[in-house]
Amino acid sequence: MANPRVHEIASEIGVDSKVVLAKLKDMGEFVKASSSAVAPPVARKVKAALEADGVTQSGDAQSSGAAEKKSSAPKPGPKPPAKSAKPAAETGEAKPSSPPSPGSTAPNPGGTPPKSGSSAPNPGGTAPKSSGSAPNPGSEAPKPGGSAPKPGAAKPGAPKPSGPRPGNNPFASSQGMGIPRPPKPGNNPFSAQQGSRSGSRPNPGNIPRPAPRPQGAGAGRPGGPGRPGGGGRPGGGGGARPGAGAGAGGGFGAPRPGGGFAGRGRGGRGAGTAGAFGRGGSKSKARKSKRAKRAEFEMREAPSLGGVSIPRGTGDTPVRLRRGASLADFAEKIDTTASNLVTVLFHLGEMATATESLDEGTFQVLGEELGYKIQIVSPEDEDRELLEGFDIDIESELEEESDEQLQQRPPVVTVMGHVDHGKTRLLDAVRKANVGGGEAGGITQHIGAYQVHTEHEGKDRALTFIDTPGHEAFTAMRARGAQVTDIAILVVAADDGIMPQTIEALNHAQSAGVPIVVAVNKIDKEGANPQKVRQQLTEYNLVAEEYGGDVMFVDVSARNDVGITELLDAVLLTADAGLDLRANPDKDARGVAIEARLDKGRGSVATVLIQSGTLRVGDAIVTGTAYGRVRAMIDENGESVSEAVPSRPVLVQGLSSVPRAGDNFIVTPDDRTARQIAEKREAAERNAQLAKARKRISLEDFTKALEDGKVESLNLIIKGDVSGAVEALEESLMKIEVDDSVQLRILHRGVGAITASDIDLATIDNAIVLGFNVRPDVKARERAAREGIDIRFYNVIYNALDDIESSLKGMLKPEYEEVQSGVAEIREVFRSSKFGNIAGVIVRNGTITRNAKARVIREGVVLADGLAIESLRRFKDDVTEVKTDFEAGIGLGKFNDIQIGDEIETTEMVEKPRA
Ligand SMILES: Nc1nc2c(ncn2[C@@H]2O[C@H](COP(=O)(O)OP(=O)(O)OP(=O)(O)O)[C@@H](O)[C@H]2O)c(=O)[nH]1
Repeated sequence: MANPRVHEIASEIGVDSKVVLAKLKDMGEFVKASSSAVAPPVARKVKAALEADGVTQSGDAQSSGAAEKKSSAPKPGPKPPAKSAKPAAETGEAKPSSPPSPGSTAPNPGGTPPKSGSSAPNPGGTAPKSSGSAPNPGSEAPKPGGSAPKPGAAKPGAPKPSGPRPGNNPFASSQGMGIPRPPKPGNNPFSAQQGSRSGSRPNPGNIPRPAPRPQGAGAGRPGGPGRPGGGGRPGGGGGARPGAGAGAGGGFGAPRPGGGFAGRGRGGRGAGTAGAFGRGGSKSKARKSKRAKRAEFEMREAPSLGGVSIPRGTGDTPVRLRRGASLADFAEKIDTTASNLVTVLFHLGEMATATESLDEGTFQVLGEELGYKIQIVSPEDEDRELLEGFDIDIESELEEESDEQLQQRPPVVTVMGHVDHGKTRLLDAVRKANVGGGEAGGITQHIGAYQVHTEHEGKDRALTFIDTPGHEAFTAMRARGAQVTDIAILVVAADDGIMPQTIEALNHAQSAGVPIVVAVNKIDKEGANPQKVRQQLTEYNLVAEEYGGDVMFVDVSARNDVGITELLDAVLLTADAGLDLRANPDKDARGVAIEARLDKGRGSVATVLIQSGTLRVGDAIVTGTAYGRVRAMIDENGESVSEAVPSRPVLVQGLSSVPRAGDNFIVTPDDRTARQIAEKREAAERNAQLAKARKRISLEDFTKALEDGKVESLNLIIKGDVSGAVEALEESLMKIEVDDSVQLRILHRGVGAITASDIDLATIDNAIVLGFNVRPDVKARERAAREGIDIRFYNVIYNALDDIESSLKGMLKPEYEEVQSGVAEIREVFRSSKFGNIAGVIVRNGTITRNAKARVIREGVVLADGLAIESLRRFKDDVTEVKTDFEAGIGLGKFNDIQIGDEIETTEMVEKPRA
């Protein structure tokens, strides 16, 4: 099923989209808009939740939704709502040369942002001051709650705004970065609504619009210079002001539809006025306006950080992100833009692009700053959710199975124990003891697991043995979320007793909650002391039955096939006593891949262990990121089988690639689903890897890691082909002269290929691996790629020294010099009482970077130095840099003495290369 959209869900259950959106938000699922799609499980959840809430076709929801909608559509004719009875505030921006028809008002498709009170007067808008070159400039100040509006000079007698004015905010992302041209309404450098080509701008004063109730001075000044200022801008979040509207041809902004008024006084809406700094194009206006309104609403809601405003959480507002998510993903959940988050993160000292995968730590920092509790979805949950997206919910499937559906299945057994205690030999002995199997040739194929039969208490019983002995395989599978083992046989050689890996194995089994049967092996050997083994193991909570415990110990000789049947009996007794080994065979198969390889003739072959359901030839399956159709199945006897029931291991042919041991496998309704699941998993894995890879350290970024305090020393692991080379390299490395602030640590050195355990060590200790004439083995290479470990290969010692030395030198306190990074010419000055003057510039040279140090130069003389670029915007967006020939708006903080023609030069401190 395709992902349903919010509005589809809404109409399905007969409520307004907003209700669904709000519920989703409550559930921690931040969905942007009613057109956003949500995953089917989320859709189900929200439907269920709403139904549980008893929300049905609620009049409230409906009507408010309708109102919302209406407000976003252009309305004909003035129709001031109740609120409009408020005292006249400011005049709106009037757009000239528009026909006096109400219909000409720019529609305000964005509608009023929720909560903001559509008819609220322009918050905080400062009335524009006319600048010399801009006789009719718009007001600049922008933010709600900003400074009190001042009546514009061009509007004598206009009533003081009774409240803040919407829009007109140089910083509001709702507003395009535009350099206003002189006689222009809404002189807002950042207004998206304003084109900068003044020539084509309509004269605000000319806009005749129907004012619903022209009251207040200045209203109805036909042909007058209309109030500059963004009062009437669509981006303004509802600037309809009663009384502000001009009478016929009034120069004041008429109420705008979006502002809660029906009248649309806004005439020429700047069609074709898309200017260098503004976006006046008519076509996209509707959309822009909507976005603008939303952004402005957010702005009111949220304090600004780094010049951008982002909806804040309460501190524990949950946001669930998958591993390897990007800022864009986060932004979507909290209803902001990725570029805003990029800016905030930048202010927190981290650089990242919108789509780059970030690690959990980075999200935690960002989340904390913004008041969100970031929950990174675990791989298991992620996969569960992924499958739920395809209507596959293994857990509830299992829960719903009734006793009648469940049938007994054989226990799955893993053999563990210390090296050389006889695990392999014991598995062979069990295979040979397969008396009940009845197959002619007996077990002939190694497929990773096999099933044997034995007579137990007069009945033929089967047992499945995993043919890869040892707890490592067991744990590796567990690490992948697969628990296949029901019972562990702990092999202890009677002549050797408890050894380190015996303890390890029993710990692993116990931590997985798997019952243990102890096989005391090699009892045929001289010096064998089975009782001692029993005694020793009591210390590890494995108390033999004869000692009053509940663990079965069986003395065996794998070599002489002694005690094997007894061992199988003990396993079955233990299983029957404590485990409910039942499964439903009558459904699509679910299981785990326990071994897989690429076979020259047969392609990918994987042994899967069926855990429930029945697998049949022809089934569409997916296991991990491999998918396909079961072309053929072979059992451990080399026989073709057409179906496999629970606890049955079979070798499956037909997968697209080789899965990993421990990957879950499922039968899907069709091939397409299998492929889609595999592809989604692959993408999820890639993301997770990217996130990890970013975390690790490389020689290049070592300096930064050190500065950030992420590492304190350069940790190295050296592997070489001969011990002489390794020693020589280590010695020379230790001789590199570095100052006290930097440490070089050789964590490990050795001869031979770079192994997976070298990579593990590097992973744990953030080390870099140096290979001198050696390469990593396949496993190590794979792991290094996965963990993002930097491996360097050398065949000349000098080169290795050189690299390390340069990296270490980077760690030494760098020397900096000042270089000019960009020059911009001021083409306009926009005044804002709240933010000071904003320079509308064109970058003439280099790049202007946010946070760079700046100086202002007038006629070749440095007027001020050491200023900070406190805001840098292009159109409505905050940006981190603006390149040559692009226009931008620059805020220099408190420094306001700027004029047209001045230059802003930025400088950067650049590290001087060491001699
Ligand atoms: N005398 C005697 N020797 C045995 C017995 N079981 C295993 N051995 C021998 O012990 C040695 C190790 O046996 P394996 O089965 O390879 O032991 P393992 O635990 O699988 O060893 P690794 O695979 O290295 O962990 C072999 O030489 C076996 O022949 C037994 O019951 N009696």
